[in-house]
Amino acid sequence: MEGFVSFTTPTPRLSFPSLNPTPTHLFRRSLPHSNSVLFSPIRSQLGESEDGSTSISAVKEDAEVALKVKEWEVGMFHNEVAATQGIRIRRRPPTGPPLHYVGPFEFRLQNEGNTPRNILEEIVWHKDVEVSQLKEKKPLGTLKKALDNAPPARDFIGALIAAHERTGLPALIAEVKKASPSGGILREDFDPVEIARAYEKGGAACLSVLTDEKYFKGSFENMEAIRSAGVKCPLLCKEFIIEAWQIYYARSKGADAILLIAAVLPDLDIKYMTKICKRLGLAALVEVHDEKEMDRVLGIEGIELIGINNRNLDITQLFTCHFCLSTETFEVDISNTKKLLEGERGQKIREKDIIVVGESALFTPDDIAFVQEAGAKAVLVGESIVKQSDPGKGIAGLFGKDISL
Ligand SMILES: O=C(O)c1ccccc1NCC(=O)[C@H](O)[C@H](O)COP(=O)(O)O
Repeated sequence: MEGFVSFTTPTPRLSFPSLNPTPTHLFRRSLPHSNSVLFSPIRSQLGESEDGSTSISAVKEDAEVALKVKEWEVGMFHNEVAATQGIRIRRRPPTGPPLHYVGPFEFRLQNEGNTPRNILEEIVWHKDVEVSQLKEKKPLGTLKKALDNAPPARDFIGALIAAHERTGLPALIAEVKKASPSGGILREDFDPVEIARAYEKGGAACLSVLTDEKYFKGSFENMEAIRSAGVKCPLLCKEFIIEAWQIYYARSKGADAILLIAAVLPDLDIKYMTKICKRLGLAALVEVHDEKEMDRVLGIEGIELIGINNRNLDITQLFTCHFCLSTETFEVDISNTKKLLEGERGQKIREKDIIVVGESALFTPDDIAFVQEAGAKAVLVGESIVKQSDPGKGIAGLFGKDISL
């Protein structure tokens, strides 16, 4: 479908970082087959008159355009660095954003380059736009000042160790999750504070709060509400972090830990972001899914917490995602946790005293025993407990006993 252009009725604008106004030279370069009908209206948006002369406001806009082009090019460079580390997730669509606006019209351009390869890539592309908009509203300087008023960071890792020592079982990070691309709506009567309280009462060591709105129906308001309701369990901000700015944002909203996904972030980002976390008193849960990601992460100094996700987000087949256009299988396999902890990797993890969290698709006491046997000292569980009428009792069902005692 290379070069296909359609346009639809106006929708709320999500301005891509490189767009609005669109850098025309880049647009030409990146969309060689696109319909030339687009160029003329965009040029007039940039302030260029028909005879090619430029107004003062156009000069100012040109500077903005130059800046945005720079940002875009950094994004493109990022894709290349990531690819050298075997990262398949691209930060931005390599041939330009899929949506363009001319006046009130939204143009949807479809070609191979701007179609996400899988759900994770789709989420990342959307997040990139979302974060650039949020950053404009709250630049880093403002955010850093807001940190003074944030509730203090609590010891996430300490809480996991204490729970593991107390019960002899993997410590539970219970996920406050209304929906997911794989499961759709998991719970209709979703009251985040009520669920968080039930988890705490049921023996959870920490909570994971989804803050992504589009794909998980979560929010930062949920996290703030849980924190200000007096829930004592430390909170993991379950977000798709692609920029350091988001770490400051999460902290300003009361997070005690954040998630860094190795499938998305190059090593340098993980190193840099881990350092920021340390400075802010946050724990960083670094998530891996395969051996390659595990080896990369084990090569980074200072990692204390590694999550092994049993859900493969890199497969593109058959199954329809609930909140996006991708067709996906959300393959889950808990033996992934075991596979990644065998042999030298497991040895290295023990030597480095890293805590491993088994993530996703854990439903029964046997599943918990399986990942514990493999070496996980903690588990991250959402769907199987959030779906229960009493999520606190769901925890006892999951572990086969009351772990609150
Ligand atoms: O859960 C999904 O469908 C999903 C899709 C795309 C990216 C991430 C996704 N899940 C994030 C998670 O890692 C889980 O929420 C977490 O591990 C809990 O999993 P579960 O117990 O299976 O709800």
